[in-house]
Amino acid sequence: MSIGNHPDYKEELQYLKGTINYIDQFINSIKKKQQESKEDMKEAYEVLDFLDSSQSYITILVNARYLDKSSETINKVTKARDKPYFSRIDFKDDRDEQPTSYYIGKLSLFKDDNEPLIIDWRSPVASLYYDGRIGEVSYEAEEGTITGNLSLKRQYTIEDGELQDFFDVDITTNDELLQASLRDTRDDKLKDIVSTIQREQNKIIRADLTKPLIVQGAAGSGKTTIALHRIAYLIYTYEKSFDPNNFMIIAPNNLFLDYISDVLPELGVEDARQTTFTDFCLDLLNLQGKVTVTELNEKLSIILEEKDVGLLRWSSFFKGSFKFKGLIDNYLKDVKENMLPKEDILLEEYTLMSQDELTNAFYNEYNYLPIHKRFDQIKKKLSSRAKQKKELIIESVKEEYEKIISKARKEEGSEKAVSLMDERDEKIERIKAGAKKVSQNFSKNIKKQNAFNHYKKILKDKELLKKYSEEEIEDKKAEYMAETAKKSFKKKELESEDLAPLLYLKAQLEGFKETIESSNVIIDEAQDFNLFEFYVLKHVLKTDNFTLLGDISQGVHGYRGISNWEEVNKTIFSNEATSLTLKQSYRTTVEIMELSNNVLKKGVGNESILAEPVVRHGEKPIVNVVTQKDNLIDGLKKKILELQEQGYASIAIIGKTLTECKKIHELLDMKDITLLSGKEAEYQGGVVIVPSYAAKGLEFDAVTIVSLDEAFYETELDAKLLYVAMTRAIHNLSTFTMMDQLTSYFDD
Ligand SMILES: Nc1ncnc2c1ncn2[C@@H]1O[C@H](COP(=O)(O)OP(=O)(O)OP(=O)(O)O)[C@@H](O)[C@H]1O
Repeated sequence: MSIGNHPDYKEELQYLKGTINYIDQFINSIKKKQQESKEDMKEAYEVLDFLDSSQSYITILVNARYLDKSSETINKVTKARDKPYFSRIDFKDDRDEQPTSYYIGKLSLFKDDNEPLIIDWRSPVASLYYDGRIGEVSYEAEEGTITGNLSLKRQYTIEDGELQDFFDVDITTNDELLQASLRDTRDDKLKDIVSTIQREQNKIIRADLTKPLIVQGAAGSGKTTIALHRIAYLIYTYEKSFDPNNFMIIAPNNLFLDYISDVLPELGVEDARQTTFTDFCLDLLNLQGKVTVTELNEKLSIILEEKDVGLLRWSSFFKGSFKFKGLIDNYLKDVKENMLPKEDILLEEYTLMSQDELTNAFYNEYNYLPIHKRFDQIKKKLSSRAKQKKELIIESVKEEYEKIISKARKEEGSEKAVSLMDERDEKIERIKAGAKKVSQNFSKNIKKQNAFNHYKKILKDKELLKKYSEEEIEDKKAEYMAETAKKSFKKKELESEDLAPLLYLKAQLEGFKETIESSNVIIDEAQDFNLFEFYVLKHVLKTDNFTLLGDISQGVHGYRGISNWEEVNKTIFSNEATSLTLKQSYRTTVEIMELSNNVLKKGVGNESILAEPVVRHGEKPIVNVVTQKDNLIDGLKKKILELQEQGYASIAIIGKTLTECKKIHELLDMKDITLLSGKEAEYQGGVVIVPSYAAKGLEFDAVTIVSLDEAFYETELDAKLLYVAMTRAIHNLSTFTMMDQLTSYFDD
């Protein structure tokens, strides 16, 4: 049916026109006020005396602020003008007589009589659009649970302010907007999905802010997208209590940050902090630009390309484990013991602070502070104690001498008395001088070393590693760790796994200059983190409000990280985290998802966490097997051209490792193909060649997986890498394999 024949067509058309008219009027009225404001400012400037803080000064400030704010509003509303809303719900609150129609968009707009014209997708009642089925429903609002009847869920296609189509969603019909959005081709950046958020996703976006949340989400289930929408939702909902700067998203690398950079501004969020774990640590450690860090992908390529990597895998795992934290804790125990003075602090022979009191201050009173700061506090305490006690001590010295001087005067004559008087005066002078210096002397004797030096000391010495480890470390393992550390430190290199222990040491020893405020932390690709990293983030940021999103099936860095979420919940959050799963995959077609799931089942096992595709069919993936490299390259060239002709905006050639990708790049020798290593700061779409591990998190309209010299074997790691590579494809997947690299993954 053409929408023109729909009984509601006129009403809908009118609503849209009315909304756009209102928006235009709204913008015009702001512009008018801005003009008045500018004139007021101009007048105020004319009479402004720069030395006084007169009314004109205040007028300028107030107007400047208004101009800034109102320009922001104009920008936001102008953006919304062409597509003011995407859906409508008709809901009758049980307390009302009549249903109300709510039009849902990216921002709220109220008419002069306070009636909503558009409501924000994040407002409580909008939850019904994502969650509610037609019929009796409820939603959570500030005043409690609201119950009522949902009689209509309608979706709109509006472009350039024109109503193109609308359709009603009920139990029987498909989500047309979702299907249309999944059919689209993508360019270089992730998009917002406000109009098509699904029920299971909505639950994550709106999950309780005050509890940690762990999300296991299949490949393409929207984890990254949901993470960003959750930030937008939390900022909107807790606008009064949270500063947007308090939200931090931690993503795997800068390429990834660039890839997601459009979503938050599109959702009206400008200020949330976005960083990588490496940058976060280097900033706090004050090591930015002073060391280089071997990133996870670089280590993974060594693991894939070199043979003897058992010890490398072991040490990466060990450094990320709680056992290593235990080793550091044991070491710190000794550091504390050695730093703490073993005697009373004296002023002359008078005790200013006994050793017991010192120990008590250090281990109990100031226990909440980092070690070095505890000594600073004790120093302050000593200084004020010396000031206080100095006079008392001097008084008692005087009294003591009074007696002996008068006795000496009587028994030994005045010469002796004078010499005792001199002795007394010297002693008093020494006490005065000593009181001034006692705290400084105390500090001088405390040998403070920074965290980095301590870390180097432990890591470079295999005997120390063995001594402080809770469990026995074999000699060859300790030796391996120490020798590699020596080499790395010499070159000013750190492994990614060094960052958490270093930060932990710094937190325990020195603390940080500024208070680090982040009350809500969202970690994407969380399966690549290890327990020590989660722990240190929680410890340093002093919050439990984490949202972790990841996919164990894509855990290609599993050798250094985690293998299940239960372990994380138990160890890091004392089982207090809410665990949610996203099973449905929105990215790819049924055909691609089925083949990818088979890879996981073959290489990882039947217990693998598999993705369920939404029903969207596409071309069957094509497996090309060739015997000559030349043929492979020729075939690949043709494929790229064919895909470009088909109109795909983003195309990826994925090889197993960077070395393989470099070779493919060289042999292809085609213009406008970019080789990505994962270290780049920007991703610009088009045709790229990228190693499997660096493609993680990204997506492309078409993916071609190439095995030239390197096959994907039936091991857990290779299966996961192949799975990651395959699930990057949105519409089209093909493979090119040399006959001798062929493995059984694609056998029917
Ligand atoms: N509700 C939705 N409506 C429309 N598109 C969606 C929806 N959910 C996810 N998508 C799309 O699916 C694709 C995958 O999303 P995203 O990259 O966030 O998934 P992911 O779980 O992080 O994937 P992966 O773990 O494989 O990297 C994106 O193109 C996203 O726009």
